[in-house]
Amino acid sequence: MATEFPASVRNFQRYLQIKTMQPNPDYVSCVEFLLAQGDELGLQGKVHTLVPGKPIVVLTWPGRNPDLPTVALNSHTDVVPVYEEFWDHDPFAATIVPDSGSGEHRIVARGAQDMKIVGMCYLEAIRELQRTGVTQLERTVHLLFVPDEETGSEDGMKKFVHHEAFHALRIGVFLDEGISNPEDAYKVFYAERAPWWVRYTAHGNTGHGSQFINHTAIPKLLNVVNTLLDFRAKEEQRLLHDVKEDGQSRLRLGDVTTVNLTMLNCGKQVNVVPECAEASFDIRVCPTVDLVQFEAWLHKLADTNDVQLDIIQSYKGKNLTPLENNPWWECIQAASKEAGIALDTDIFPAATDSRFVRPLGIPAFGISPLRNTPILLHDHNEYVTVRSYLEGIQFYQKVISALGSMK
Ligand SMILES: CSCC[C@H](NC=O)C(=O)O
Ligand SMILES: [Zn+2]
Ligand SMILES: [Zn+2]
Repeated sequence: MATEFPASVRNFQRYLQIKTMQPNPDYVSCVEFLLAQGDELGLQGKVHTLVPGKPIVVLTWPGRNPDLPTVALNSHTDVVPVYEEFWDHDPFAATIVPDSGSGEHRIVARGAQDMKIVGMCYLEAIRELQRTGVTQLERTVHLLFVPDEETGSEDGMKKFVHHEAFHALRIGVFLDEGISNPEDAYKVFYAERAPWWVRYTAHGNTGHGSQFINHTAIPKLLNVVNTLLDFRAKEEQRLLHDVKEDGQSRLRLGDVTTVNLTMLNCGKQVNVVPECAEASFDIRVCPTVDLVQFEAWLHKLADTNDVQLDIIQSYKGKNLTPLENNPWWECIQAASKEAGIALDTDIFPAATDSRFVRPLGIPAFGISPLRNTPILLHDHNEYVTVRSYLEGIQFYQKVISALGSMK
């Protein structure tokens, strides 16, 4: 007999089936779906089109006391591309399959973890609160559904935070995505590493591949590459062997800087010495690093090796929400305790939209309601279990109601 799932699961499947895949996300169907969800819940729906084709949807649940700073529940609507041939199921069918051995079921889809589960849990938590008689909270709650996070948020949150409509939301606390945790706790991210994407370009003499030609592009570039890869190796060793200031806890990914050589370009033909060579790096800088000094080091590397540096993207803001004496954080902790879910605080290894919000002085917490779950964001066969989705709805019921009730 086929297993019956609650209506909230069907709703999640519908959201996952909307193909909001980069680089051509179907935002039209997505907006239509979200506004209909808002209507069902009696939320006020607004679409802000700062850039044509890049809609920002805000669904608002007005609070009893409109003067209080509000609770913002953020999620991005886009998902990353797939290598469809490596998937066991259509990534946009949201197929439900048995989870081997556990008696659970998996919902398989691109975006299941990153991060449609989060947006959907917000909506279903509000539905559940209303069903149990909570018609209004003290504080206004805004659900933000934003585009283009996966490509750097240029036409999404990065612009929205400078827009009048964002300031009009008067946000007191901001919840955003985290990452699933293979262990038995929800990860809570209070800070993030800074994404620095850089490209080094070397030029040099060219000529026949049979000669000893000096001052060519590739050796210059290799000096830079080797220096950055040495730095990478040292950081990796620190991660593997060092401990935190307390002398005990192991370092985690967020505590070190990672460097990945992600693109190499050069050469036209095997017997022609190339005039130009390029190497691009994805660097994620630990929040305790002095970014002014770090940038100076990147430039020095270019100058001493006679190569050019292009900073494709850099981040210099203060991307950290202090947890000490933070009433929002205390409230989240109390609500999680009530839900029976342990929290594990950490520094986010990649980047989320919170990096545009924290520098404005708004406390932001990155949480995905996924524990005992492998990390499959951006991977093949991304899935969440039905059980974690339903647990997430319960978790957000507690958290939304607690944050929304703070006096
Ligand atoms: C730094 S802009 C790109 C943002 C992207 N976010 C999720 O994967 C990331 O690579 O971290
Ligand atoms: Zn994401
Ligand atoms: Zn992502």
